[in-house]
Amino acid sequence: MTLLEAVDVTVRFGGVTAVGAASLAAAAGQVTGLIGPNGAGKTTLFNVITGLQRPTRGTIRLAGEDITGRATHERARRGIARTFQRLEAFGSLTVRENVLVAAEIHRRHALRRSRRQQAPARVTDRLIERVGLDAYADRPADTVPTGIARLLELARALALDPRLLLLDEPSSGLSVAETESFGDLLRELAGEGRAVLIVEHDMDLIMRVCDRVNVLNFGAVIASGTPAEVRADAGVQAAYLGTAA
Ligand SMILES: Nc1ncnc2c1ncn2[C@@H]1O[C@H](COP(=O)(O)OP(=O)(O)OP(=O)(O)O)[C@@H](O)[C@H]1O
Repeated sequence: MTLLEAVDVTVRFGGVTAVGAASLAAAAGQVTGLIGPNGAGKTTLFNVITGLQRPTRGTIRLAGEDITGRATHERARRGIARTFQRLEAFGSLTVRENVLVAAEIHRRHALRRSRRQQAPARVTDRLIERVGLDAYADRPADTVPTGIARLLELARALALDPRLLLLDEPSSGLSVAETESFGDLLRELAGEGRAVLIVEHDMDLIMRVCDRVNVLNFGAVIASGTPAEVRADAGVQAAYLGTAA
């Protein structure tokens, strides 16, 4: 089922068209990739989906509902969570405390409170283990390596139990082994019925975990398809993969 639809999204900053009539979809139960050269408009499109950037034109729909005019916190309450390229954790709090804050916020603001919802401390412990943060749980967030801080961002986003998870370059700073288990985790998250939309420069990871991939170039979607289809596309080769992979 299609959960997210971005339809004909255009964003202009003065004379610069950062995103030009771009459309893409992300389905529940799938990992969808968004790739493209630097400056292609990937982060701007993420910002439009989460409500940080108002589009010049276009529509964002979540489960069929037009959320284009909704504020960021309203979208979060509808099940959208994201991580940022720039790290956003509270530096002086420990890794565990950072996740706990997110779990507490979710508990307070979730639109529908399920009877099975677990206590924030329990949710936190489970996520720390699941994302692989055990060894760092008691360290202040600003003392952990960048890759680990990105996993912390992911744990904080998961504390919101999102239907749609947006990840902006989540694997940068991870070792090869960490990237491998990170990819497995993404597949698991999709297996739980979530829609995962990922911006990533690591092509091996994208090709391994994505069900579908969208390629942005100068703000336009130049290809969408399975990883194999996108990899074989001559336009994509010329614009991106020929130099990046
Ligand atoms: N607030 C802004 N004001 C003016 N121009 C902007 C603004 N934000 C982004 N841009 C421009 O819009 C274009 C798209 O930028 P964006 O950051 O979305 O690309 P990106 O694909 O995420 O790049 P990267 O891979 O380097 O993160 C770029 O030309 C950028 O300079």
